[in-house]
Amino acid sequence: MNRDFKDTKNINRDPDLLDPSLEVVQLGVWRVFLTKQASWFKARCRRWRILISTVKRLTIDFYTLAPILFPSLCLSTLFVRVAPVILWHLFNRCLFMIEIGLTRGEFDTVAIINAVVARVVFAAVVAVISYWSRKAEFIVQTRIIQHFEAIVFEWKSRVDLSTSEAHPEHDEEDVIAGHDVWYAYRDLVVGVGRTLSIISQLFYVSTLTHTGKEALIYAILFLMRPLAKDLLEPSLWDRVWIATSSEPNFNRMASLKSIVSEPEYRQEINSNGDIKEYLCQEYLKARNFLRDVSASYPAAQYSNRERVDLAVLSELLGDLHMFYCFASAILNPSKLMVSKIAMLPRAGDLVTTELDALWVDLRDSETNLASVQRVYDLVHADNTRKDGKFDIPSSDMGMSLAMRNVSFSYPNKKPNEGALHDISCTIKPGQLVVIVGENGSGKSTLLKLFTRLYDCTSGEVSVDGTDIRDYKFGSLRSATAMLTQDHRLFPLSLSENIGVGNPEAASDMCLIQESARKGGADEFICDKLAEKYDTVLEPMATNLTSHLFYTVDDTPLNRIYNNFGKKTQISGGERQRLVASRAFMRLTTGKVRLIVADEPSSNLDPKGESELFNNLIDERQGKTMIFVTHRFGFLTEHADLILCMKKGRLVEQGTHDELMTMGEDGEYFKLYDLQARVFKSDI
Ligand SMILES: Nc1ncnc2c1ncn2[C@@H]1O[C@H](COP(=O)(O)OP(=O)(O)OP(=O)(O)O)[C@@H](O)[C@H]1O
Repeated sequence: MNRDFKDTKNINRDPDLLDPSLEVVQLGVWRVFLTKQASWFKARCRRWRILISTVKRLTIDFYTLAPILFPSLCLSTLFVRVAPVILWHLFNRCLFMIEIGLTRGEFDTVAIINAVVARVVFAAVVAVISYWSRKAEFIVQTRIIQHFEAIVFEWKSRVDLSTSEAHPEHDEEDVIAGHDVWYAYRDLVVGVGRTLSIISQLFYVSTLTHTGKEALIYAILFLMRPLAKDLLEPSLWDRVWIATSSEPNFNRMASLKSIVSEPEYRQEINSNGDIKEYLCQEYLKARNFLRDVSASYPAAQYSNRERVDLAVLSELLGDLHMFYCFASAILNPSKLMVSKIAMLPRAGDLVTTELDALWVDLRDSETNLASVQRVYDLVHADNTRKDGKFDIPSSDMGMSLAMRNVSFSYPNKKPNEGALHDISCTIKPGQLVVIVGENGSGKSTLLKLFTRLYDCTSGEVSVDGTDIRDYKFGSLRSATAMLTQDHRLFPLSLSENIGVGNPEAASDMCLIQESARKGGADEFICDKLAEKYDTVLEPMATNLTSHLFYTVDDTPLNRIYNNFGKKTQISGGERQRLVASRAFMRLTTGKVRLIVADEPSSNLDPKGESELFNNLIDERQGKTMIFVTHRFGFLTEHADLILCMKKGRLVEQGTHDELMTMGEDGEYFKLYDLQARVFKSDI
């Protein structure tokens, strides 16, 4: 197949996305969707009104964390910002005295020495306060970052599965980090410091001018360029937007890049002889079609759209104060003082530079504060599913479960793309239930509703005769043990990975080893792994950081690097045994009344599978068990109830013998018969 990705003209024509409330701009590969903004000024005021409450809240939090250090740090930061103007003023005082001395032919030596000493002493004070400020900043910064990281940690640990699927942005790695909170505040304090510095510069300018009116003219002229810059230059920085690339060549390049960059594809590339050449060719082909279409950050490309005449105008506005200064010197030569003529334009440059920087600070702190605001909103946000009020009744019998006319569609799908349709069934306490059906028929989804990982869209799921939504999540979780093929291992030691099944006994090695034996993991942990139960399979790479490390070969650094964060590879079946061990650990709580297992043996060898099932069946006393399986055999033949699913519907239910009597018309019969023909000896 020769599929070429042609040029970029006919892209981005999806009419669904063209809402009248949006402005759409194409910037290089990016199609940018902007919310329309009625007025720049109004929008900014509205945003700041909201952000002020965030600032208040942050101030209180920071003050609580460092009641003495934080206010002192704010004051010292402000002082350090204003200090250059005072230093400059003290320097200019010396300069004036020297100029006056030159004019009069006589120097006031004492006054000059006093002025020089004042400047030196003040410079020393500034240095000491800056030094202290830097030290204090580290302490305050560390406390703030740790505090907010803990808040975000707690919040992320609370987000449940259905909420995270309905709001995938919650799972973003960079939703907010403690650093953002710190930078939001630091930018703000620096912004206030800059404002004070500008005010003090303007005040100082007034001392260089002859009248208040003249000082005002200078102040206005100084402000011209920064204001013009913000109003005339196109900017995306203070707009709300998202950008997507539907540029096929750019997207293809990104996919190809990920194939060669990510370790998970490495084996595939290496084991397929000519794929490397194919990938390179395809990459070059896509790049040639893309030509000079830029992939730079949209906001940077947008600023590039500025008009040349406005750019020149904005630059010339910056020189207005200089022209005014020279003109007034020529018009009033009697008031001429060379040092003042030299200082006024310099003061103007300082003010405009500070104003430019202030604009950037404000914009940055607006963005950062908006993220902080989001954290404050999110940490108090409830999960999409409400918690119930009751505890699961403790009993020495398994749970009874029922579904009445249950339909369900996943939160990230449209309502008409339902995963389950009108399911009704009853499971009696202590029954062994097996769910069968072809891929995608809704078996796992059924388990997720029985364990309330999701709430049904309509109908009712009940546990022991009560609506499942009336029970507390904590109580429901304690009474359930879930075992699936895609359970993840945590980046913690193996003993902890098993121990978390029963958090109250997470360090009880006897229970952990016993559970590992039942799950079939003890043998390989003790025989194959050097650190046995202390092994961490995939230590977090973030605990290692380096600088310019790639520039050195074969040094002692390499040995440290290579020994750090080494992954321990184990097989898929061994992983499944660890997950099963965690489920057995869970059973040691004595509270479990329901075990659900979703293909827990898909990676196990026949011996491992039969041991796992036997050990689970041994635990059957006082528990209801529901298994999802594709393998017909021991489980289906001994099940009290088989639920047979097809395309999201429960098409048959009964025991193996009952369902087999339906003959060739029955769905269960067909599945059983097909497998019997493929694996004759297994069934
Ligand atoms: N998290 C999810 N978000 C959206 N749709 C999902 C999700 N999980 C499953 N589905 C969809 O719901 C339907 C039922 O999936 P389910 O996993 O329950 O099937 P299954 O019978 O367990 O399949 P298999 O035998 O392949 O494991 C499928 O169409 C699937 O694509």
